[in-house]
Amino acid sequence: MRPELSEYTPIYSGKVRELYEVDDEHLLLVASDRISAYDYILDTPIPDKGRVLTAMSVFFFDALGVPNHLAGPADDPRIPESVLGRALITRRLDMVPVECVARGYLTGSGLKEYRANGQVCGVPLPEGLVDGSRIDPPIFTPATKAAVGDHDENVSFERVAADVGLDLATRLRDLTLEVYSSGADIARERGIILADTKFEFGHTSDGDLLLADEVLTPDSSRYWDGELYEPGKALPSFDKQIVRDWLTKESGWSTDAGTPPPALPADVVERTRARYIEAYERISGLRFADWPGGAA
Ligand SMILES: N#Cc1c(N)ncnc1-c1cnn(CCN2CCOCC2)c1
Repeated sequence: MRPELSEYTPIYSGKVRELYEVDDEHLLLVASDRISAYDYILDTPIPDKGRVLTAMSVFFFDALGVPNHLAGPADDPRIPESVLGRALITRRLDMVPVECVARGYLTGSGLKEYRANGQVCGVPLPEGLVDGSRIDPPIFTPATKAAVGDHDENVSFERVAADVGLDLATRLRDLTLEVYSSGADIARERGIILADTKFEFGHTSDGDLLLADEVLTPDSSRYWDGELYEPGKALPSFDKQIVRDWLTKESGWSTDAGTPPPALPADVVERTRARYIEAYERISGLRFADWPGGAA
């Protein structure tokens, strides 16, 4: 008999995920079906989004073989039925307060910084780069964790070293670039570009540094369709572009409306759900139908 979610104490609620206390040593990391766009949490959920992104994290945790915070399988008996398939038991860690970002392509806030001063987080880049240019080898562009609702602030490696010490900053950088490169190679072989990603790490009570949070999901990474990629062209999001296009081109809403986006029509919801599943099945080579928590 599985416990009820109400038996666990909620300790953190983010835009699309929650964290609960299971016991002194373990947490329950829950991924919702909520989707965000243009800094809004949309009213309409995407069915199975939480399960797909949980399955993606588990695939990459297993494929990358990096010591991590997972403390049980996707069907662990401590996981309540109501969140089965979109929740994981993790070890409770002492989290390192750094958003560990790796960039293999120039876009977003990195592109904005580059256009202003030719570098990103203090890392100089060649002249002449454009939106979507490849950055090879990838670069470590950390950020400080922002309060819920705010944007993280890009910081230099030197600032991270000042905050957490040079040894740990160096380990964070090396691990971030190693894990990103390995994951991006896996995805690229399957036609999906992981343009950038954000990792979080934490320490065990023994002082071991573990990879935590979610890993290489479409919520923590930019997913691009490898078949459409070309530098200099605004690159659509593999998973969110259907929603973005409907909101800005068909719904009558606009990003400067000052009002929350409207509810999504059923076909946009279903096409978006299908994109998440497609990304998972292409990258993992597994069937989403085999993932726990599906409709009985
Ligand atoms: N993972 C993890 C983890 C852990 N294994 N041990 C202790 N604390 C955390 C933790 C606490 N906050 N965050 C930020 C990321 N949150 C994740 C949940 O959803 C909201 C965002 C991570």
